[in-house]
Amino acid sequence: MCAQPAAQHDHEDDGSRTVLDARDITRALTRISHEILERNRGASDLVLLGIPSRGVPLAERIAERMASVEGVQVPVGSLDVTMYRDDLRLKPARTLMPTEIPPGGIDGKVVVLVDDVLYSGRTIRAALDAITEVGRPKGVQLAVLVDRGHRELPIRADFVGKNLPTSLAERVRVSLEPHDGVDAVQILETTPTHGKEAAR
Ligand SMILES: O=P(O)(O)OC[C@H]1O[C@H](OP(=O)(O)OP(=O)(O)O)[C@H](O)[C@@H]1O
Ligand SMILES: O=c1cc[nH]c(=O)[nH]1
Repeated sequence: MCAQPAAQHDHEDDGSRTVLDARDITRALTRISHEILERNRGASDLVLLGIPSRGVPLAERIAERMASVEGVQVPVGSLDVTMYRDDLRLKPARTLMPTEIPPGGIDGKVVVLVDDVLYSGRTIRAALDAITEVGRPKGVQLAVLVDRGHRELPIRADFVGKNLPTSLAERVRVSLEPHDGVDAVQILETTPTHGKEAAR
């Protein structure tokens, strides 16, 4: 059998650097799925809530892998955090995205929040507020594809696809099928002089 070629971590025309390709992402999601099942001793009581936009397809992919491992369909929903953000007045208006809670709700369940990138932690802080409007889970855990560091709040992920040390002058771009036509995680340089807020 031929060895698979290693992921190409090339510089693209737009100056971005690919750090995870489609196979890397698949492997990371498979590992995260196993870790969630192991931590929770199976899939009962679990609800996956993806944070739009790219957290939702990631949650769906994790649920697909759990179904193939455990033979159980873990409920998947989406949680829009827009109205709970602490920077609503500081940034351009954001489009509201759907919040769709699975029919069984989240009361007494373990909610696993799923997002693509963990950075300052402010999105997840907002998500914890948004959850309180929906129900009272017995626990909340966090799965992210990429943790790029630079936390501003005491928030950490329970399940991480890839820890990616970055500078404040960089931006992590996650592309996912079918949203973006490709699966990739890339690092882009932004203007260093504009600091953290401009890099987001
Ligand atoms: O930890 P934080 O500093 O909050 O950053 C992480 C968030 O930033 C991105 O969302 P973004 O607001 O760029 O919108 P998007 O989901 O449309 O990409 C990303 O999808 C995370 O949700
Ligand atoms: O680099 C970053 C920071 C926040 N959100 C992203 O999607 N990328």
